[in-house]
Amino acid sequence: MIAVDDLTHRFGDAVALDGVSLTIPDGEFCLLVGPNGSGKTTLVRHFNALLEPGSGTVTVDGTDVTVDPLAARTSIGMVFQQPRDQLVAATVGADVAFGPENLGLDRGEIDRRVASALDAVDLGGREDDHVDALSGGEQARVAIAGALAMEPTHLVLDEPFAGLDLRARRSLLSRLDSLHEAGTSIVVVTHDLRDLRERADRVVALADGRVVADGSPADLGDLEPHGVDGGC
Ligand SMILES: Nc1ncnc2c1ncn2[C@@H]1O[C@H](COP(=O)(O)OP(=O)(O)OP(=O)(O)O)[C@@H](O)[C@H]1O
Repeated sequence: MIAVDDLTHRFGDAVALDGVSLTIPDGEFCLLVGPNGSGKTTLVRHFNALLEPGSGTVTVDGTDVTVDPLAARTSIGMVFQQPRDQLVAATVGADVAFGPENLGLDRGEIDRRVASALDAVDLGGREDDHVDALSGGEQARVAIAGALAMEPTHLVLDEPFAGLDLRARRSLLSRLDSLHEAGTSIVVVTHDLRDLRERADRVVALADGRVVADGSPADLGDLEPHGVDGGC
């Protein structure tokens, strides 16, 4: 479970998060929506202790993320909007294997995870490709595969479909379905609700650093006329 309690974050004088409280239970498929600058990315960066709270706390499975950031980063797989920044190795296979190798898994298990994660993003068999020779969309898919290969209990994807072609999009949606079915909690930060609305258990909307709506996707019909940018 990811639990955010009264979280506030400032960048200088600007308040990016203003008293956000939110609990994401295990196994939930949650969409995080809201206009540009509403605080979505700032919020999810706190899940992995990549930012220091001004006030408030974030706990993952009961542990404060600032006390044990490594535990949070192992439990929560995260893919950000600038995926190239997340790639650490020269080739696709080495990059996706990097996280599982750090978990100390044996070679057979690492190879299985890499192959499975690359299949999920429609890059099966591309282990030897150089990451710098890939398109931006392909690099985004490698970053997603890297998070999938960690087999985290929670997966957070920030605008994962930006730059993905239809085939890769379908492939990733299908993997999200199987992960959700297997009990992984999934948080998708998105402006693009296509194909996601019907999959989600819940939609949380932020505006000006606050939670302004929190409910089932069916409630979205009520949200959109009030200007919460769901991107439909
Ligand atoms: N590193 C930073 N330094 C200064 N201000 C920042 C920084 N990162 C974010 N902000 C500000 O914090 C606020 C929230 O930004 P954030 O990126 O979390 O919003 P967002 O909802 O993810 O936006 P988008 O949909 O455009 O990605 C914005 O006003 C933004 O300008």
